[in-house]
Amino acid sequence: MTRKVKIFDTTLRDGEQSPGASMNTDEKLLVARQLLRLNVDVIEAGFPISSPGDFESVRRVAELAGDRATVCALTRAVHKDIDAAADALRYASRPRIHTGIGVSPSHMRDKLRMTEDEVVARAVDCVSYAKRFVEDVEFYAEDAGRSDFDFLVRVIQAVVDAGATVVNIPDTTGYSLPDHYASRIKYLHDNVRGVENVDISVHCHNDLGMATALALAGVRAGATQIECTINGLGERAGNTAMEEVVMAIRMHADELDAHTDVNPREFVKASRLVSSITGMGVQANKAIVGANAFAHSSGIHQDGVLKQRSTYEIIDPAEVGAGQSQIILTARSGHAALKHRLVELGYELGESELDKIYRAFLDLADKKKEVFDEDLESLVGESEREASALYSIVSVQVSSGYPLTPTATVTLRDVNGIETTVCEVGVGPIDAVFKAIGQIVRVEGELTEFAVQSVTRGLAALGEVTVRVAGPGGRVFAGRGADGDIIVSSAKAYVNALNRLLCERMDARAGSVE
Ligand SMILES: CC(=O)SCCNC(=O)CCNC(=O)[C@H](O)C(C)(C)COP(=O)(O)OP(=O)(O)OC[C@H]1O[C@@H](n2cnc3c(N)ncnc32)[C@H](O)[C@@H]1OP(=O)(O)O
Ligand SMILES: CC(C)C(=O)C(=O)O
Ligand SMILES: [Mg+2]
Repeated sequence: MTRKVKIFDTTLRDGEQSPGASMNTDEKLLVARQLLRLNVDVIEAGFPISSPGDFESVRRVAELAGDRATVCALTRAVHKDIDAAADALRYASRPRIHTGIGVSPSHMRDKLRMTEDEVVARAVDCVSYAKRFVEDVEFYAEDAGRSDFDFLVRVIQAVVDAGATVVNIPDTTGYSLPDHYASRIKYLHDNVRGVENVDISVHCHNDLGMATALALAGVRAGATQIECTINGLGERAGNTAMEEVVMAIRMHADELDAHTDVNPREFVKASRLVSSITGMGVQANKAIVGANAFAHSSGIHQDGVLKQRSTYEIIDPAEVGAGQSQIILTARSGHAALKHRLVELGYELGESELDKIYRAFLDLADKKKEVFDEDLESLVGESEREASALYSIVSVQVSSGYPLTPTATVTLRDVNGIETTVCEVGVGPIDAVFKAIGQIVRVEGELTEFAVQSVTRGLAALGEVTVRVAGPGGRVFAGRGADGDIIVSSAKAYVNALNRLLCERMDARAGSVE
């Protein structure tokens, strides 16, 4: 059995410290509910001295969690902060006070204006004071990532002796390199007496984009608790993202000799909830929970994933609540992806038909970013209409505008391969196109309806035109056409309707000869 690493979530505290991410009590409760579903070990619910609202949030989260998770409140190494935390946690089943002080030369000299001896004394005092209220006291050595190794040992030894149950070694400024951070954790392991009886916690920031790597390096070096947030929210560039660190541990459990009790199936839900509450969007290429984390848009990858998902995915998206791998059809897609989607839509096409649709698909995909199912259905419909056509379009050209007279030049090819070109003017460009087509096809019929609609989203979407033409006996023939250019869609729709009318007349004549 691998060793358990506890997951300490600080979305509601460090996460909420992100500019623009503040949450009110009701919102914090919604997030806390989701953290309970994730089965985290500790929820850091806030900083009670900081405001009446945060005090109330900690109190309500503690009430909500009951004995399902430890609920933690942050303080400075200041008695009144600890009093407020103890008060907010009064009804918690599993309360923890998280207190601490800066230990780097920069924090001691420039921020606290205290000597090393004063900092050690204050650290011991705050842990001892917090112990009067709760058994579980976590001590944070702020800016430990930039502290002197031996001074850090001195502080941590002092707080372990004072009864701290957890020692948090934050890389507050995200300064460390992973191996250096790991050597710091190991140094504490090797030099602090009794440290094996407490949890060593890693709390890393992402200023150099390494918050997850730092936390994992800490775990490798013996840390038994990871502090993290949903979506990696947190001060400045954020904290270690829970979804990243938990999945990395799952994938490398044996090598890291570690596991967590978190339920990864709740990750995507948690990510969306936090993002919608805080208004902080998740970048599409974010690991595990980003919109593109399991999406493939290039042909070689799509072909691989369709043959065997694991060729390009290390995680089953269902495992993190992300549904299925997505195949996004773009101009970079190949035959395999197109065929797969067409089969899913119910079209079993032969090789040459598929080739034909693929060429039309590429033309469209070059014009728009993504080709959707509705686009594909239109492309297939278009191809089927063309296959049964008596007349097919060779070219359509229009000139229109103010003060030009709308003019259309249309070339059609008949079943014998003969091409005819006609130029016409009209009230508008579509009228001119329809008149030119009428001149070539020469069949009696009256246009009774014309409708255009966008097949999918975006300016580059296919426009689909439907027309209705009443034949001599009053029978109505519908025609459809789809193209990125609605004038071309209109021409296709009109020719389609006239082809159907012609077919019907030819069938009728054949019937009367019999
Ligand atoms: C790395 C972290 O994420 S730490 C957590 C950061 N989170 C927050 O700061 C959010 C909540 N903070 C607040 O609401 C307020 O800053 C409060 C209530 C904590 C303090 O407010 P104020 O009393 O007005 O102090 P202010 O914020 O201006 O300055 C902080 C003071 O705390 C001191 N201080 C900072 N950290 C600590 C500490 N861990 N232990 C003891 N004193 C500390 C500073 O040196 C400064 O003291 P000074 O006024 O004597 O110079
Ligand atoms: C308060 C502490 C744990 C912190 O957030 C940090 O040092 O980054
Ligand atoms: Mg922090």
